[in-house]
Amino acid sequence: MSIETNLNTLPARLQAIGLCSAVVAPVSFGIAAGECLAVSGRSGAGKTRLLRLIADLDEGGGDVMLDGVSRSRFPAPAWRREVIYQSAEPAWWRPSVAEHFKPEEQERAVQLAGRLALPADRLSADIAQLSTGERQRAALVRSLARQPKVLLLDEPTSALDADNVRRVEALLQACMNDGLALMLVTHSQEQAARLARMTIQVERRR
Ligand SMILES: Nc1ncnc2c1ncn2[C@@H]1O[C@H](COP(=O)(O)OP(=O)(O)OP(=O)(O)O)[C@@H](O)[C@H]1O
Repeated sequence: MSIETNLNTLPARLQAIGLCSAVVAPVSFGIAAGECLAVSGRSGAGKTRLLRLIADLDEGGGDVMLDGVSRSRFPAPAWRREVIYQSAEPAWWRPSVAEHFKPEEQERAVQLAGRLALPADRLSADIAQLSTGERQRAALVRSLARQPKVLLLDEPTSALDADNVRRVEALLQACMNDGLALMLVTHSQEQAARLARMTIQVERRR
């Protein structure tokens, strides 16, 4: 994995310093509020493992900080509330999408769904009855409804047609304009160029 640092003058919302694991070679970078860092690399290189490491879902070394505060100073649930990881194949643990929202998230979720052309009835339908692309958009609604400071997205548009890719990218850009820091694993160089100012190239640890 190449090591890159953010040359911006903006303070980093998310900062990784020598973050590493058995699979992920040491990496350092910073992402400011409102910025997107794209993550590219071959299949199996360790992109998902890097996001999981940041989200505190895998064990490793080094440090990662949110607004200058080390992750070690956060209780794990507090860190995962601010730094949300969305898997390429998101898990669901209740029958419908709507049941995953807290009462205070419901209204925002319906608004977010509308921006992704996901009708309200899709949110209350049985998840097994949603298409793969509907589930993928619903997962993004679930992540954004929680209003994280940092969103770690693993191939969020892999199942979407061009119109829905455009909707997702427009929504992510709007959230970044509101201060979201985004880390985006994508195999699409075009998507990386549209959303991100920086890219890190992940290579498998030897
Ligand atoms: N739980 C695990 N423990 C140890 N190694 C794992 C684990 N899960 C995956 N790996 C290995 O770590 C390497 C990196 O996997 P990872 O899923 O991060 O790749 P990736 O870059 O996201 O690939 P893709 O683009 O195919 O999704 C792979 O060789 C994989 O087999």
